[in-house]
Amino acid sequence: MSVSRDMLITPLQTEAAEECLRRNIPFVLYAMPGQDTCRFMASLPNSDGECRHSHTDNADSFFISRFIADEPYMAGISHDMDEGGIIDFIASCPDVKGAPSAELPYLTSTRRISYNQAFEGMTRRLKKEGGKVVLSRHESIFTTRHLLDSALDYFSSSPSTFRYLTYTPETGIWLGATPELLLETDPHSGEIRTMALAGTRPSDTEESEWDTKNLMEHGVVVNFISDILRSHHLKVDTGGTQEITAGAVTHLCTPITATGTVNDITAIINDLNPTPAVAGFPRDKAISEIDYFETHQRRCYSGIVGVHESNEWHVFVNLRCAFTARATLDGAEGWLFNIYAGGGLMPDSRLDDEWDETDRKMSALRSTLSSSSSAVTVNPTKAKILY
Ligand SMILES: C=C(O[C@H]1C=CC=C(C(=O)O)[C@@H]1O)C(=O)O
Repeated sequence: MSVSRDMLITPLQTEAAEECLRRNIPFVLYAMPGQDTCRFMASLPNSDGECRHSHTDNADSFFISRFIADEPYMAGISHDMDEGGIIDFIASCPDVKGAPSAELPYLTSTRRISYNQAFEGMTRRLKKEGGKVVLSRHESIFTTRHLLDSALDYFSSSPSTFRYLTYTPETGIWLGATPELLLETDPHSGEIRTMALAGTRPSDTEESEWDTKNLMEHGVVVNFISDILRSHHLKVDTGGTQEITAGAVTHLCTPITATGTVNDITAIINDLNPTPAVAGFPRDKAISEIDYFETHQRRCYSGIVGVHESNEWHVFVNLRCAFTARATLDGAEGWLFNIYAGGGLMPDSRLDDEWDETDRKMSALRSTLSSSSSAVTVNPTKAKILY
C-alpha cells in the first residue's frame, strides 16, 4: 500500500525545503509511521544571521546522530512551521551564515572484496566465540532526479516507516525511511514502547518456517533490549514475535513494552543505542570489529533519528537511509547518494546470503532514485560535489 503522493509533501513545504537546501539552513521534513502528512521544521537564523540548531528540552525538535558518537550528539531543529509560517519564512528569509557540511559522500561503493574480507574476519571469530556482529556496506549512486521528487516517492512508497529528509551542517543531507523503532514514550499510559527488529528473509520467499540463524539473531536483540529496560527497574512485557515486510525484505519483529517509574529517559535511550540489531553482541567487541573491518564511515547510518514533540519521544534507528550531496557528472547536475545497509552476522552466516540481504535492503531507495527518466550512474568516480 502506498499513500497519495500529493498529500505527503505540500508544494509550499517543497519550496521551503529547496530554499533551505540552497542557503544551507538546517531543516527537516518528516512523517510519522502511518501518517500521510509531513511536518516541516527549520532552524531560523538569529539576529546575527546564525542558525540555532541545538537541542533544547522544551521545544519540539528533530534530532539525528551518528553511529556511536563519543558524546551522544543531537542536532536539534526547532520551529515547527504551518503553511502560513512557511509563506512568511520564504518571503522574509534573511541572509544566513549557513555553512555547507564539511562531510562529503563517497564516490565509489564498498568493494565486494572488502566486504568478503570483513565477513571472513568477523565470522572466523564468531565461529570460535559465538555472538553477533552487524556488517554494513554502502553503494554510491549519482542521479539527475531532483531530491524532493525522490523524497516524495520514497516517502509515499514506505507508509509504515518513519520518513525524513534533513540537512544539518554537522551531518549533511540525509534521506531515510526506517522501519525500526528504538523507543517511544506515551505520556498518557506512562508506557515505553520499543521493538526488537532483526532477522531477515526475502519477502517473496516460499519458506514457511524461519531458519535457526535468523531466530537466534533475533533472540539476541530481544534479550538485550529486555535486559537494558530491566536494569532501569522497569517491568518488561514482550509481545509475540511477528513478521513485518519492508519492500523486498521481511523481518522478525517483537514489540516490547516497559512500565514503571522513568527517572531519566535519555539515559535509557543512550543505554539501548546501539542495539545488537545494528552493532552486535557483546556490544563493545562488535563495535570494535565494525571499526576494524568496515572500510567506510557509517556516519549517521545506524545512529538514531527522531523527534521530541509535545513531551513525547519518538526515537528510531536510522536504517534504509542515504547520505547525499549536490553533484555534477559529465556536465549534468544531480545528487550523489551513499545508500547504506547492513545485516547481522552469526557463526553460521553465509557470505552470498548476507550480501544479497543488504542488496535487497537497499533496493527500495535505489529504485526510487532510478525511476522516471533520470540518468543514474553507480560508482560515479568523475562526479564533482557542489557546495
Ligand atoms: C542493519 C539493518 O537492518 C537491521 C534491521 C532489521 C534486520 C536486520 C538483520 O536481519 O540483519 C538488521 O538487524 C539495515 O537495514 O541496515
